[in-house]
Amino acid sequence: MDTSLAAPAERRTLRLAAPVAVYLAWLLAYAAAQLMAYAPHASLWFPPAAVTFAAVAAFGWRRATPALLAASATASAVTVMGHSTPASPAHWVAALVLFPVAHVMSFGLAARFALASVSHGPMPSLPRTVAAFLVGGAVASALAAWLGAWTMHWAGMLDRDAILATALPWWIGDYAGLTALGPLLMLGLRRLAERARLPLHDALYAFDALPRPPHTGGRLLPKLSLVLALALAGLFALAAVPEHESLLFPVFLAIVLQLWIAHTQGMLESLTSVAVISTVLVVAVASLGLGDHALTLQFAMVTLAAGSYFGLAIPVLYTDNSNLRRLLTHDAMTGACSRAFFLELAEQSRESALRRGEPVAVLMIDLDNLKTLNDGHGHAAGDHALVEVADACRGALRRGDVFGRLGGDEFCAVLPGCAAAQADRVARTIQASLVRARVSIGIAIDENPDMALHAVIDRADTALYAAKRAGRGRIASA
Ligand SMILES: Nc1nc2c(ncn2[C@@H]2O[C@H](COP(=O)(O)OP(=O)(O)OP(=O)(O)O)[C@@H](O)[C@H]2O)c(=O)[nH]1
Repeated sequence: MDTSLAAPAERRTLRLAAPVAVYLAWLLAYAAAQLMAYAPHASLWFPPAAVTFAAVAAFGWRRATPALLAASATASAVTVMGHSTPASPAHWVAALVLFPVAHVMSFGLAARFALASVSHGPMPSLPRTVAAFLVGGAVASALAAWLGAWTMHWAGMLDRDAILATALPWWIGDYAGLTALGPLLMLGLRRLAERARLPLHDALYAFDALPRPPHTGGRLLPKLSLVLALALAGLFALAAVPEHESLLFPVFLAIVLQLWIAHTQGMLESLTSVAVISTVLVVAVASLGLGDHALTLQFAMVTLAAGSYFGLAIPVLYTDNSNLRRLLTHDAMTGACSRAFFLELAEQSRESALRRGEPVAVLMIDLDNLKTLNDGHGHAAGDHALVEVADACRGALRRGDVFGRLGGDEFCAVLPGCAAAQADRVARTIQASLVRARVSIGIAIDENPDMALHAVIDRADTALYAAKRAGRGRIASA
């Protein structure tokens, strides 16, 4: 539903629902992490990191923090109560204050860092934001894991010698969860914030207008199914013959194929496929008991996410490049070739026609009384007239003819293989198809390879001025 259509009562409900949604999403993500644990304090991934990142990015610190702290404190309290030994006051301080603060602060900072990266340069850059997300996320995960492990030690839950051994898998699991799900969750929570009309950070809109890849090669589902089938084939094969880790190769192949999705689908589809593949991977690893290969699979998941996010930038660059090239070679308003590009194309096309012994017609087309039109009806009316002339010319020309705007209200067309009678017909067609504008046209026929193109254009120009002097709206030949 469009945000503007959300009724005030619905918006109020959504505003109240937003923190509840964050709280529940965090706890759900925590439960998912517990299910995927392959060793004490080590999960294949830790999706709450992604929820915290996404909530702070979408709702801001003030709105997101209470729900996130509450969810994190709830989860830690349940864990503390589940311990066989009675919990000490230090346990409770760690569970209710230190763990939640360390977690929310770390991933909240990562979110703010990623958003700040968007407006850092002269214009938003997807690769820069992806790099900020990946680097900021790695630092945030390390901070969360290191502070978490020290908190456990301070509360008497962990020996000092075990801090590093606990913090390292903690770090990697947090990072895997963040990279796999963070960006997609951020889009989802942003949608909720929009519908509730919460004030949103401008950076959240920066990449909305990214062009979709021009040749979208089919639908997401068949591609995603193929990628998942490959990944699962690798995992099942390894479960059947655990001593051959090289059987994981199809999983890596699936990651390479995911780049195909990133290059041919839009951003939402790519983020979705990263999330789906990662989720299927962790569920399969947990159910097949492949925890011994956790590190390899976490590496695969992080590579999958990082490759896909950077991969998204490539179709955008292609499109930007072709837009830039078009701006350089074409007049933006009329779509005719720009002067330099026109002369280059016209020269090539004329040379090959003359080499074949064919004549080349050059038409100079000039809008009549544009100055009067501008002065009387404004520049926009003049612009419309110029566009009408360009459209009429294009409509009368064939494939292989070259058409450009030489400047102001002056257009030129070079028609290879076109003799005088046919050039005259083309000129009449142009004039006849104009409704509001009127043009004068000068024609020169070029059959002499020793003459330079600009000399032929000068002849057509002289004919054009003869047509103007004769009263405008006419056609004259050199
Ligand atoms: N609206 C508009 N006017 C333009 C554009 N480029 C040039 N002009 C105006 O076009 C006018 C051209 O003036 P002239 O060369 O005297 O031509 P004209 O008024 O069409 O008179 P004739 O060609 O003699 O019929 C100038 O006033 C320019 O300012 C443009 O892109 N848009």
